Amino acid sequence: MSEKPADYLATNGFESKTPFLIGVAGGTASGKSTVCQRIMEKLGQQHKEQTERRVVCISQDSFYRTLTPSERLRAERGQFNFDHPDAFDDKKLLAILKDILAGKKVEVPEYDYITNSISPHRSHTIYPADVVLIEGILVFYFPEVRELFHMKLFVDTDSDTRLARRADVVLIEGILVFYFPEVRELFHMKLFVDTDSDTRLARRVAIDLIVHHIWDIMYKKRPAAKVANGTCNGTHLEVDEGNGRRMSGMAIDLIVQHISDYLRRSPVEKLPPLGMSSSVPGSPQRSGQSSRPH
Ligand SMILES: Nc1ncnc2c1ncn2[C@@H]1O[C@H](COP(=O)(O)OP(=O)(O)O)[C@@H](O)[C@H]1O
Ligand SMILES: Nc1ccn([C@@H]2O[C@H](COP(=O)(O)O)[C@@H](O)[C@H]2O)c(=O)n1
Repeated sequence: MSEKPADYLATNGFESKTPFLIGVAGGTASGKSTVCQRIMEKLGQQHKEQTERRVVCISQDSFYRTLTPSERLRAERGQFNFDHPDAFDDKKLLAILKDILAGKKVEVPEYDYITNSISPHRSHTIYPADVVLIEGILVFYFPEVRELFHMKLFVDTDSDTRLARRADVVLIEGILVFYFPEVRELFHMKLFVDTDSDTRLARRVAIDLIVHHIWDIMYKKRPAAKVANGTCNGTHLEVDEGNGRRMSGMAIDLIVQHISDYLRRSPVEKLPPLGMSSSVPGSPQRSGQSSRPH
């Protein structure tokens, strides 16, 4: 991890590389950013300087669009739907992802949740990296964006758990007004992301790996590997991180292993489909090709 490949240095670290793009979707408060954070930590990237990072993470929240004055008024009354694709600037997201894939340094907008607008003066610089994680509730909704991902992950957490998590951080009155009619209804109607029927979702957008809330993982074209005692193939799946936080350790480890394999290889060499990595003990094999058509 600490040594950069020779061709990385030969190209001054950045130009002419195509980073490996990983999408991480899931409902609000499903644990997307936590999963990404854990991946970054396990790869030793968290405390590196921005310019030194080989793995970076971007949130789709940065691509909410600035509301019009009338939309802003509706938002203030809790009547604007931030869980609808129209709430996002998908063109901007697509353009930035294409620039990232072209190996360019990009400026990711800074979104202000108070004014519901993109800050005109502030942005985050994302330097070219080998692996880029993009997490958000609708990262797989827009077809042109979806097609760009080399790997698609879905963090699956039931809506009641997610509601409880959001209730922790948002005013209870606000969340009842806001969450129930919009977020919960949309999830239950299975319009955009489908947490209650992950098999169908996996088939529809070709998800590579579903990180289940607590113990199990599921592969595309493979039934959920539910295990009553939290173990599977001798590998401990469940990680209790304290404060009642538990997540699928094996799923995270599998992703981390896959990324590590990628970082060790030449940037031009293609990865095998997720789950085919030789160094993960007991990792289930997946039939079919990688979801990306190349
Ligand atoms: N596996 C977990 N178990 C318990 N709490 C969790 C877990 N994953 C995330 N959380 C908590 O849930 C809240 C939402 O998590 P977060 O990662 O921000 O979700 P998202 O990015 O999907 O909105 C946070 O307070 C986080 O600490
Ligand atoms: N101004 C806004 C914009 C978005 N939201 C909510 O944030 C959720 C998405 O963020 P996650 O970190 O949970 O993925 C989404 O469900 C929106 O409802 C908001 O409250 N205000």
